[in-house]
Amino acid sequence: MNSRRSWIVFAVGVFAYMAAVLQRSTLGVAGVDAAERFETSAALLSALAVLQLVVYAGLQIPIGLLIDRVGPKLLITTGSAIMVIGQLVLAFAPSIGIAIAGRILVGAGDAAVFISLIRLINSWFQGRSVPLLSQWTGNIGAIGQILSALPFAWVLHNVGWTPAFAAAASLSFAGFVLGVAFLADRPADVPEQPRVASVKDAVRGLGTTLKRPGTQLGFWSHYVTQSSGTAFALFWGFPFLVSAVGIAQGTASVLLVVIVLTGLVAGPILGILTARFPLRRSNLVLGITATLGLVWAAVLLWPGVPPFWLIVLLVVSMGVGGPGSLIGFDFARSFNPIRSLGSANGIVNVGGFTASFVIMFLIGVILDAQFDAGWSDSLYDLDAFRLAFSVQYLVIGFGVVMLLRARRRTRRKMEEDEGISVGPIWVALLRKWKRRG
Ligand SMILES: N[C@@H](Cc1c[nH]cn1)C(=O)NCC(=O)O
Repeated sequence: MNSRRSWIVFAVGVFAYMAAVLQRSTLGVAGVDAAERFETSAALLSALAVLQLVVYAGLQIPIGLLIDRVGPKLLITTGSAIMVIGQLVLAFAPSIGIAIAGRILVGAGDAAVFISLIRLINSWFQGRSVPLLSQWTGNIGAIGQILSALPFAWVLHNVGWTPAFAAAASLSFAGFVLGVAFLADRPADVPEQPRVASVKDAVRGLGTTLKRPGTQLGFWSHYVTQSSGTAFALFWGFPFLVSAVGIAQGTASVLLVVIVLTGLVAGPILGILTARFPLRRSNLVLGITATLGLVWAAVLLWPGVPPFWLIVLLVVSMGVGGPGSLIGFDFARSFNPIRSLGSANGIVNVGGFTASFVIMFLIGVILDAQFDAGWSDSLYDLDAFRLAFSVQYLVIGFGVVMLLRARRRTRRKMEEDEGISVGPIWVALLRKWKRRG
């Protein structure tokens, strides 16, 4: 563990994940071209993006179960291969029907990569390096989004649709080949952990994993932190920035890149804080969510067009949300045995993506409804976006309530099982301050 071989496994896994994020985010960049190529409406395209996320989220639990049964290597390589096929289908699709089939394959393959990699890290590394490396994984992988926003977009607009999607697919093909050659489920000198005997057994164990308050805490942590940034980066950010706020297309692309770059800075800091203060992880999650809520409120309530500095603040806060969501996997790790960690991670990962596609879909519905009712002059009007983006308060607010309930039950269980009592953070801070004084 923590050997040279571990780092090779880590590097190959992160590469495969980065390629997966590239495939995932290509359609957002190619939205306008797709609308022209397949002669479809914005609503159908947003439904297509949502469908891909639904497939991704819907497969998280089955894939989590499979990880516990067959190990993560097989899933990372198979997932990469399926994404290659999906992107090639899209590259040559003659009609929207075939394009949809391609995107379903991309969503399905993508679903297998991240949680398998998190599981792999838990086998190849130990101790405090696990939350840190999980952060590096999420944030280096997110560079895939930059690859789609810059080189992919360049090839798309200068060379064409088919070469752009085929070139993107070639990266996942490289991930597949490297994965077959270099990945292994665990170090050779570590005995195999007892695996569930069959998929049936794994399904039976799923109920227990789901019922654990710690798993639920992970789910809601992921749900509240990552959804805003995902809905923005994958779909609504670009039309909002360009059509509603009036920012130039090039600058808007840079702002979407800022979300990823912020994650690269915030991720390691959150990784250190998570490892250093394991009993305060939920406070980190709540702090990130509250900040997001405040910054969104300022943007949505700003009289007139929000100033550029506020938009920068918004993308930076969303950039912290992505790594914040990885704290959810740390809860899964702390409160589940290693043999069911794959399914626990799958459950956690459903959280953020469910909230993301609900938000993405509702934003589209609210924009359409306002336009159809004649309330907005154009589909992407600033005032129309104000109402549409407000839906996040309902979706994420619900998640915060559920998170607080899961946290209460997790703390009660910790007290019963381990005698560890965790009080409110302000009490702990006050006590510390008094001790100093
Ligand atoms: N929230 C992401 C990870 C992340 C880190 N920085 C930005 N995003 C997540 O949970 N991803 C899962 C996946 O499959 O990508």
